[in-house]
Amino acid sequence: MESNAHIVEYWKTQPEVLEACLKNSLPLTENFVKLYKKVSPTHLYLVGSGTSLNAEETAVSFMKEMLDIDVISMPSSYVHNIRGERPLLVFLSQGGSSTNTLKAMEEMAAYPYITVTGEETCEIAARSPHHMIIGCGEEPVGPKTVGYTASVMILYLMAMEAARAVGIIGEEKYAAVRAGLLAGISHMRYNMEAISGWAADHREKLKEIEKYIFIGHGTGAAALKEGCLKVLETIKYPAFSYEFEEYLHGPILAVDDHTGAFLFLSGKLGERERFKRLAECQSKYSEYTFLITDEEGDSDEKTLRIRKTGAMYTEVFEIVVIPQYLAAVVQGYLGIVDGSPLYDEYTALCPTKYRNGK
Ligand SMILES: O=P(O)(O)OC[C@H]1O[C@](O)(CO)[C@@H](O)[C@@H]1O
Repeated sequence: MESNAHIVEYWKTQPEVLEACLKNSLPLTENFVKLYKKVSPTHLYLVGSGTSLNAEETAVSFMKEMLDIDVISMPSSYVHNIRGERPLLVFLSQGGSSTNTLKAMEEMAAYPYITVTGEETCEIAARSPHHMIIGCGEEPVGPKTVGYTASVMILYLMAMEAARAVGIIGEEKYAAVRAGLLAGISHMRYNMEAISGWAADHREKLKEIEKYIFIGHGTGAAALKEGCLKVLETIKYPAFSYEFEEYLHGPILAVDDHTGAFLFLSGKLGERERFKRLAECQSKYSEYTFLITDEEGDSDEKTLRIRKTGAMYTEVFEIVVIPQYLAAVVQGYLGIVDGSPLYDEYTALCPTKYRNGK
C-alpha cells in the first residue's frame, strides 16, 4: 500500500480517467449490457462496501432515471429481501478481494449477477460468471479518490448503455447525457484548480478545525458521504455529511466553535436562499463555516467559487474533489501519520480482504 502522501497524485488523474471511461463506454460495459438484455431485470441491486457502496448510493438516482426500473443499493454485509420477478445483482469492489462481498456473492449465487472490479485479475473476478472492469486501473493508496469517481462513472455508463441497447432511451437523450458528463468533467477540472488555491490560502484556518460537516443536496449529499470517509481515513477526525434540510432537523445542534462546516450550495431558488441564510447564521457560531457556491456576485474571502452544470448527475464529479483534496492536504498540514495500529491489529485478527489482500 502506498503512503497517503500519494493521494493527490491519484486525485489529479480523475478528469482524464473519467474522459477515458466515457470514450470506452461500449467495450467497458459490453458484458453488463449482454447480461442485462438476457435477464431483462425488473430490479437492479448494487452491492458493495466502503467507497464502492458510496459510489453505488451516489449512482442510484441516475441509474433509475436511465433504466426506468427500481435500482437499490445494499451493503455487502447485509444483502436482504431481493424482490421482483427478475432481479439482477451487481457486486462492485475496487480491490476485488473484500471478504464480505465474496460472502454476499456466495449467498446470492441463485440470482444472475455480474462483478465489477478495479483489476481484471482478482478473487472476486475469478469466482464470477460475468465480470467487467471499472476502467481506472490500480489505485494502490488506501483512501481511494479516482476509484470512487470512476466507480460512479462506470455505474452511470452501465445504465446509459443498457438503456440505449434496450431502447429505454433514444439517441438524442443518450447524446445529451454524454455531453452533460463531458461538461461536468470540465467543471471538475476547474474546481480542482479552485480548491488547490483556496486550501493554500486558508491553510492556517484549516489547521484549527476539529470536526468536519459536509452539507449538500440530492446526489451531492450522497457524494459528500464519500468526502467524510476520506477525512476519517486521513485526518481521522469526526466527519459527517447531511442533506441540507435533514441537517436542520437535528445535526445542526453539534456545531461548536471548532466545527469546520462546508455548505455546498445547491437546489432550486428557494432552497438556495435557505442555504445562504444558514451559512450566514452558522458563521456566528463557527468561523470555520464555508460556503461553496457556483453563483456569481459578491462574496467574502472565505467563499469558494466553483462551477457546476446544474444537472444532478454531474454534481458528484464537480464537488467530491473538494473534500477529497482537503482530506489529503490537511493530513499533511497537521503531520498526521497514515493508518492506525488499531486498524492493523484488528484486521489481522479479523481480515476484511481475501488472504489479507495479498
Ligand atoms: O471496494 P473494495 O475493494 O471492496 O473495498 C471496500 C472498502 O474496503 C477498504 O479497502 C478498507 O478495507 C476501503 O478502502 C474500501 O472503501
